[in-house]
Amino acid sequence: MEKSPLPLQNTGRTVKQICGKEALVKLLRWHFGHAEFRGKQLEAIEAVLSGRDCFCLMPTGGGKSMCYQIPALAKKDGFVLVVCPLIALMENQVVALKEKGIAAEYLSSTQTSNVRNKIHEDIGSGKPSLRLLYVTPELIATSGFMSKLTKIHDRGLLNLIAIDEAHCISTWGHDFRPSYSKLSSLRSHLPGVPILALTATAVPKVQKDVIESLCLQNPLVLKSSFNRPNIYYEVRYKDLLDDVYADLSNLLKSSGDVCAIIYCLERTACDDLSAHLSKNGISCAAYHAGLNDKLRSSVLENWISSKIQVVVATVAFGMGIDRKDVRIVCHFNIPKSMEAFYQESGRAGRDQLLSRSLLYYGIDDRKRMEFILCNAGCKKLKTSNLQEGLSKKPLSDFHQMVEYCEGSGCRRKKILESFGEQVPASLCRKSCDACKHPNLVAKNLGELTATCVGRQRASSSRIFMSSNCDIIDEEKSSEYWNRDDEVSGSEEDISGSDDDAEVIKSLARSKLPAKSDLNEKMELLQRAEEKYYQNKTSDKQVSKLDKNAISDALREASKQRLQNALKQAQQRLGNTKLEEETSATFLENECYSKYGKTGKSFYYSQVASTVRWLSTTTSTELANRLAAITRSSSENVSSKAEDPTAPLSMVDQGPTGNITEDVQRSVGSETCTFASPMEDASPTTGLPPIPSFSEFINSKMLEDNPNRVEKNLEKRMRFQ
Ligand SMILES: Nc1ncnc2c1ncn2[C@@H]1O[C@H](COP(=O)(O)OP(=O)(O)OP(=O)(O)O)[C@@H](O)[C@H]1O
Ligand SMILES: [Mg+2]
Repeated sequence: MEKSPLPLQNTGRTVKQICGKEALVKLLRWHFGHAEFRGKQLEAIEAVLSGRDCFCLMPTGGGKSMCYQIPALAKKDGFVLVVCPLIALMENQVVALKEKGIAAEYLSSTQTSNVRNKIHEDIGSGKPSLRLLYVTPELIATSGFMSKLTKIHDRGLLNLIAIDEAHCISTWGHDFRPSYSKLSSLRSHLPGVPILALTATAVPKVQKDVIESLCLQNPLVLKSSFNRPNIYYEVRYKDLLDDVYADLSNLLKSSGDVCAIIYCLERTACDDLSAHLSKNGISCAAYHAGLNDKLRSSVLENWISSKIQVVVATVAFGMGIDRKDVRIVCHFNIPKSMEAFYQESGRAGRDQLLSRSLLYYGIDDRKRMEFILCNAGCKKLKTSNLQEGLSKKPLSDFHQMVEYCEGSGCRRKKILESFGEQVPASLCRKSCDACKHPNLVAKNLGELTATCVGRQRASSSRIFMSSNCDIIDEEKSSEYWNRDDEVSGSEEDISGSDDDAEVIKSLARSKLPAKSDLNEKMELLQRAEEKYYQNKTSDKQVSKLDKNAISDALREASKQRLQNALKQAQQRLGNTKLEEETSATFLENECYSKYGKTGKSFYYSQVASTVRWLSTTTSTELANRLAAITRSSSENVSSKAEDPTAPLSMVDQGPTGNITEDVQRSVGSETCTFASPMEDASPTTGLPPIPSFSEFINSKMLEDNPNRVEKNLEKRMRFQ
């Protein structure tokens, strides 16, 4: 519904009159229903309306959008261009503005060409009706769009360029997006148009980077305090809790049916935790990049409309999500930096009401994150000519986060100091655990140190903060091991972006007919696979295979993981009594005998799936599955339970529904008559071997085209 324009937009007014405080407040009340401007909003608005560049640093939920939305309404002709990193973010804002009767649109590849053409027509018309146009940084980089903008600018119709989430332009920021670096050309192409850079997370280095990269001229720099007085900060120590899942369940239950976001590092952890919480009667769902688009949208919709209250998500969830009544943001794993933590925890209490940030800190989590960041840093250093300082930055940023957890001082003060704000401890007013319960926090930290020292002695691995990649022992330090796919999975989640989605969607829309596209991809994969076999005997390949081998330490860690899961299952089920260690050994043997020879990835996946199954299984299912222990010990007195390659046929495998089983189902159901590369590696396993990609494709095509399959087989024979 189009709202009638305010009388102040009549022609003949001077810029001064339009910028007057009274008139701007009127706009705020008329269009948005807010009584007054908040913080530095008015200063930012007045600056850009007078034609000055502005760098605006405001906390999450501080109301940055208003700083460009009001100027868009204050000028009679022309529009404001807003650059946004995420399509979802643009969509949300445009929908909200349209609901208020404000003419706003966004341009993205997700729209139909019809819609896009209409927008292009409007902005090229000489008298655009649009007030705000949201675009992606990728679109700005295209010469076609830039020349269109130049024409609009020549007619004096481009009033302001707003760069939202401007920290994405800086490689020093926690959320660097390469596409943002293309925005540097805006100033030279569109001289004289004021630029407004907005961010919630800018450490001084990032701020300097943003100002320089965008070529801001004598900008008005506005900084609001990062303090979020309505958020209570707390850290709980996983290593001191009997059951972290139960602790979180109890907290959610005792808080009532409140809206919450729980962040986990990995997708499997989201699934596990969500299943567990659901079982405990908590209305929740998992959200991560591993779910299909449809499922993700429905989780998001259900959460926004309060059909579900708790989302268990990777960091892919959040930017631009404007649910104001989030009462709890919980980090189930330590985040990668204070900036990330601040932004994620800042999603609580956007309505300014009392809310809570809770972080579960665990020593294993810390080591895992150190490993990920270290690995990513080393990889970047190898593959690019990045300065060494920059490659180590993620690790030093992370250690600020460790200090937040391992220190006994005021949490709020630590957050603010990390952004360069010096504040007295009294500012907190007992709204963090360290200020409210100093003795308890000190006691917990003492116990944590003692636990760590004990574990250090036991494993003779280093426990406390480290800044050196070399000390992270991939396999001994935690259950996180060097799986390339897992590392990259985590990284992807850490910087989840719609940039990738854009590329994928444009690929999907490519003119190539679907079928020939698929054939082409299959050919490509087959060629890649053939190359793999060609190189199979080279030293490089051998060492790669070694790297994929499953060590004793890894198996031990898996057993431990299963034992913990069994312990939790026992607690959950109450009446079930089982011998945890024997059962864990049995379940681990099961995973190993099934996938031990095929490498870490499959093995790990099987362990993870068993853990997931344990978190939801019933007493009867558990008893049935473990009954095989008794069977196997009576059938095969001593050797088989110890034998990692023992056939699986004796075990009831129970429901798993994991990736490996999906692969097994899709490929293993075919009658495999080819010589599998796995076959010779696992002669004693009773399972059908997992065929290679080519084998699978060829078996699928066997009926259609037997000649082609023979040809492929011939090729394969040449390489073996
Ligand atoms: N002057 C105001 N008075 C009251 N509420 C306001 C005011 N300005 C903005 N808000 C409200 O504050 C909420 C947060 O605003 P906005 O989304 O612009 O914040 P943000 O600073 O962009 O946050 P983020 O960093 O999370 O993107 C919105 O619901 C908005 O309507
Ligand atoms: Mg915003």
